[in-house]
Amino acid sequence: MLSVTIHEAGYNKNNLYVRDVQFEVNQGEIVGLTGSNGAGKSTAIKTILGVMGEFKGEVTYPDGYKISYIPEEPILYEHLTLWEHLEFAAASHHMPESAWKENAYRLLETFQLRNVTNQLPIHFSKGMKQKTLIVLGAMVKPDIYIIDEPFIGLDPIATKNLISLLVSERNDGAAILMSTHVLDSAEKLCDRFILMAQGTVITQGDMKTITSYANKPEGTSLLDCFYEILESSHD
Ligand SMILES: Nc1ncnc2c1ncn2[C@@H]1O[C@H](COP(=O)(O)OP(=O)(O)OP(=O)(O)O)[C@@H](O)[C@H]1O
Repeated sequence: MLSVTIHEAGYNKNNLYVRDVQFEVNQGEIVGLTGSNGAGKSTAIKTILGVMGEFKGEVTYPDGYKISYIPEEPILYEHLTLWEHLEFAAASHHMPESAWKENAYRLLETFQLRNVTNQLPIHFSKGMKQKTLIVLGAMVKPDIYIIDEPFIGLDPIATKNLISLLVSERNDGAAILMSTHVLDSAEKLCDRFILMAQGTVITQGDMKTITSYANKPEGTSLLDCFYEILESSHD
């Protein structure tokens, strides 16, 4: 469904940091993009979104598919209320109110934002802003989710609700690519993992593949596997 080939990409010609990245995210699948600070995850995500200055490669997905991007740093309009943000997101996907309103109400309820729809999200707390972005992304029922660090700033209840939302969206057939450092949540949630370091993919696959790549016994946590892989890649 989403097919990504990055031969090279970066912020400018002199810093083509991300290279030789190839992966797919299929329908009904959650793929976790992981790696240390500066590994190139956000650069890879921005490349997929088509906003990187320099890019050689190919990103494809079926025509007409809806994509939602949920960024790490909430991007919100200063003068729009929460409800106006929802209307704007729907309008940008040419969706009539009947196609999104019910879903939006359900999401606002889940993420405890129902009582603040007339307020300006720019003045919300960090977590409330993050939840606003999640509601905006999910209300249009996208075919593909691209999510950068969704768990940072969320309280435990919101984290649990986000996990349930993503599982339900996956079960409904969405393809979900999610970058995260929160490996315990990633391990529970993701069907496959892509481990990046220094701008490229070190290994990718399901838990079994990652465990065997790390030379660890079955049942080893994702964190311990990645620690082992990254440590030995320095040798
Ligand atoms: N706005 C920018 N302009 C120029 N270079 C950047 C910019 N943002 C990141 N970089 C560089 O791109 C490289 C990869 O960074 P990137 O943000 O993709 O890593 P990341 O894996 O998302 O890290 P983190 O986990 O810390 O968010 C780093 O060397 C970084 O210095």
